[in-house]
Parts: sequence; structure tokens; C-alpha cells
Amino acid sequence: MKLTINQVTRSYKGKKAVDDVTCELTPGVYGLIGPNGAGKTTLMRMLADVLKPTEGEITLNGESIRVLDDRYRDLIGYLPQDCGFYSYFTASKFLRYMAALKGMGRREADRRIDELLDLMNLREQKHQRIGKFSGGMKQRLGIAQALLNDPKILILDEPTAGLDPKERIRFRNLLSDLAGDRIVIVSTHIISDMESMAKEVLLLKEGRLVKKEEPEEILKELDGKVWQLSAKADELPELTRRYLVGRVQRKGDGLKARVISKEAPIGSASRETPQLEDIYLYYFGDSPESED
Ligand SMILES: Nc1ncnc2c1ncn2[C@@H]1O[C@H](COP(=O)(O)OP(=O)(O)OP(=O)(O)O)[C@@H](O)[C@H]1O
Repeated sequence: MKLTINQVTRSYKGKKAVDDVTCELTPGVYGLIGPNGAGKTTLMRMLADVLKPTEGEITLNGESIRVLDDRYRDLIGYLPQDCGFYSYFTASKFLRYMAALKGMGRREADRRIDELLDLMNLREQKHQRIGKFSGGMKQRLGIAQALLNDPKILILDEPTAGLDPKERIRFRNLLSDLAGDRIVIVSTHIISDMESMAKEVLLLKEGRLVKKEEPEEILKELDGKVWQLSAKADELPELTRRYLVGRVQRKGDGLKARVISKEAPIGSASRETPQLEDIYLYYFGDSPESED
């Protein structure tokens, strides 16, 4: 299975939200990463076939998804960023409704719904109204609906938003299990979520695909450039002027900062092993949302 994004551009009133993106996706997990407004949602909506590219096309095994039409949509599961729930529906009613929209038979749907409620740890909430759900529960229900038709292509727009750290670990493991013969595309601000499981990371900046590489390869770029340094608290402005400064921990009138620099930075500094969050800082010049 090969999903190809071929010179795809999407403009809104002449402004390019996605700008000439070309890449090929095969089974495995892809992490789509970029700051707010980078074009992640727009690209995912085009992959989910709910939005048409202004230019270029998306093909599955060489056939345009516009031509494949329902044959393509039958293969996809999509968690939109804002998964418009009906708050007066119960979890099971909502999933039944979504299953019906996907053309699933009642018996098949009921079996699958129980399976998914178990998988997403929502069994106890089966008959609860969605209006009473926490953000994390709603998110897990959204993931469940995306999995209803056992999709071969799974598109998840910020699936970890609203999940607590424990739920996130569960979700990461679930994705790794699901990957197998599926193409899974996940957008996230929490880049560390992708470190252990993404086959490749796609960095999107101002609509352009600036990098598509295995996490290990991307990390090599920063070998020897990540440092941990100790400094006085009042030296922080000078540090941020000279270096890309990531996580800062303050202690009394001192601080510890993670910085990216080609040369050894001032003061006492030790080299650190690069992590994906350093890559985020390196490419986007800003600290990503932290994990804790
Ligand atoms: N329906 C729309 N009409 C006009 N402009 C839009 C529309 N949807 C997106 N845009 C613009 O396109 C750009 C990319 O938006 P998009 O939502 O795809 O980014 P994103 O990377 O998903 O951001 P976020 O992380 O905030 O969700 C932004 O500048 C946004 O304002």
C-alpha cells in the first residue's frame, strides 16, 4: 500500500496553508509535527478526503483518491481536531450512529463497539452521556470512532490532546500495535510522543514539508549540539540572545538550561543526547508543549 501526496497545495483566499507538499507514505506510523498554523490539519483533511487540494493530487497505489471516492473512504479512519460530538448521545449510541454512517451492519457494529470500548478503556462509560465526559474520555471516544471500520489508513489530528500522561502511554502502545500493515498519520505538538514509535517524522513549517525522516536520522543532525548548562538566573536574557534555549529549570538564583549551540556555550556546560524536542526547537525556534 502506497499513499502518495503529489505536489499538493491548498490555498485559502490566495494564501497557501499547504504549499507544494510531495511525499510517499507506506505502512507504519508517521508523526506530523509543526507549530500552530503550519498546515497540519489542512493536510490531514485532504488526506481524509474532506478537503480538495487547490493543486496537485493524492493517490493510493497510483489511483487518485478523488476517482477512488467511496472505495478510498471505506479504507480510512479519521479523528478530526474537533470531533463534533452529540452531547446528549451515550457513548454506544454515538458509536452506533457513526457505524451506520460507515455502512456497517448492526450486529457487526455492536461487536466492534464493545471491542473498541474495551480497547479505549471506556466500557464503564458505555451508557453514559457524552455531555458528562471529560476531555480525555471524549478524545478516547473519538479515537474509537476512527477505528470502527478497522481502517487501513488512520488519520489522527492531535489524538493525544486532552489525554493525561497515563492515557498517553496507553495510546502510544495502542498505535504501535495498530501500525502493522496500516498507514497511520498522527499530528501532534508533543513531539516526544513520536520518538519511540514513528517510522518517520514529517516536519511542516508554514505549509511546507521541511523534513521527512526517521527519528534516529533526524536526531543525528543535532549530535554534539545539545548542551545542559548552569548559569545565574539573571543571565537568562543573555543566553536566549546567544542560543536556542529549551527547557529551563530554576533553582534559587541559579538555573539549568538546555541549549542548542554548535560550540560549547559559556559557563559550565555538558553535552546532552539529542531528543526530538530539541529538533522542534532547532527547526521552529520555540519550545514545544512540554510533556508534563
Ligand atoms: N477554513 C479556513 N479558511 C481560511 N484560512 C484557513 C482555514 N483553515 C486553515 N486556514 C489557515 O491555514 C493555515 C494552516 O492552518 P491549519 O489549521 O492547517 O494549521 P495547523 O498546523 O493544523 O495548526 P494547529 O496546530 O493550530 O491546529 C493557517 O494560517 C490557518 O489560519
